[in-house]
Amino acid sequence: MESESLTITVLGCGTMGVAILSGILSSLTSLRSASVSGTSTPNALLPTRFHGVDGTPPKLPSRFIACVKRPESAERVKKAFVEYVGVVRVLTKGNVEGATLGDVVILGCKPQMYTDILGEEGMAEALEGKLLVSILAGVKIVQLKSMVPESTRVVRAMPNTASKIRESMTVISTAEDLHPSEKALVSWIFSQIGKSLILGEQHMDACTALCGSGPAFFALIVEAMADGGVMMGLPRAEAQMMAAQTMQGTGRLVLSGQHPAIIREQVSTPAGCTIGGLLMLEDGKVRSTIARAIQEATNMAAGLGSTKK
Ligand SMILES: NC(=O)C1=CN([C@@H]2O[C@H](COP(=O)(O)OP(=O)(O)OC[C@H]3O[C@@H](n4cnc5c(N)ncnc54)[C@H](OP(=O)(O)O)[C@@H]3O)[C@@H](O)[C@H]2O)C=CC1
Ligand SMILES: O=C(O)[C@@H]1CCC=N1
Repeated sequence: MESESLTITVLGCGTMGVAILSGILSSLTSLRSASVSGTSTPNALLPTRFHGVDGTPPKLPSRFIACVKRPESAERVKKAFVEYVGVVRVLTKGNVEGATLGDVVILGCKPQMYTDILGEEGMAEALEGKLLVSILAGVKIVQLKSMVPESTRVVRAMPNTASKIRESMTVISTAEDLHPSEKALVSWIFSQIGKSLILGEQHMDACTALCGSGPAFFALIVEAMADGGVMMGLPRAEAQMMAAQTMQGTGRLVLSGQHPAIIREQVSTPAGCTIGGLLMLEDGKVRSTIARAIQEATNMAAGLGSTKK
């Protein structure tokens, strides 16, 4: 009998795999809480009534398999999902078993490892007819397709570490027409862990720099702003919170439709302090430095698909 729910397997469940699964599990827990009065039950994650309306896939995931290479990593992953015993299974050196049991397989290893994993004996059979979602930087759909059976549909996605708190920005790219239910499923997965949009694969390296690497760049800016506050006598923890919350607020203003240039002008009172700070940033070429960082990261992302280790 066909199963009522889906299994998601992550081949290479490290930082990103854990972040993505954590986000999905927390979303399912909220869905479940919303559909059942009373408290949520993590071991029975699916909402009690789920009809697959409004573009939502008819089947949701309720079982997860995390595959890693080393036993110490398996312990780390088990610890991360200690609340979800019976829902998340962790396999060490069990990629083929994981792929066999999964309906959707997320490839989450380092870009340099994908040929080893997809080339494992039995992997092609395990992936027959399945949906493979790669989050690998720089590895093109055509490279992945050359290693899997024709019946495997391949999608690329570029999320970021904020998946863990369901605040990722994910760009999805697919080279072929997926079945509408698979499209809905891929969109559902990434919209549970933040915002998502679909773009052509030619943009994926730039999206890797902006979305994938983005948290590292913004973290550096938060640190620098906090350092400035500390330099002027603020306590470190408070300075960091002020920088992070101000960054979040500004991001939300932009997402609500305000143009960044308008935000900048509204804050800059004539002869005030903001214009003084802005001119220092422009003198330091911060704008072009940041834009060039995206250019550099994009170019480096493009080279990550080479299988040289
Ligand atoms: N980090 C980020 O912010 C982002 C990363 N990405 C992409 O996501 C991918 C993963 O990155 P990240 O999570 O940081 O990397 P990690 O190194 O944290 O995770 C990689 C995982 O792959 C596992 N692995 C390695 N070899 C095998 C194998 N033969 N079989 C099964 N598992 C294996 C590792 O297990 P073990 O520890 O046991 O070796 C580890 O758990 C990369 O391709 C990267 O380009 C995309 C967006 C953002
Ligand atoms: O730095 C990297 O290569 C990966 C891809 C995007 C974020 N981290």
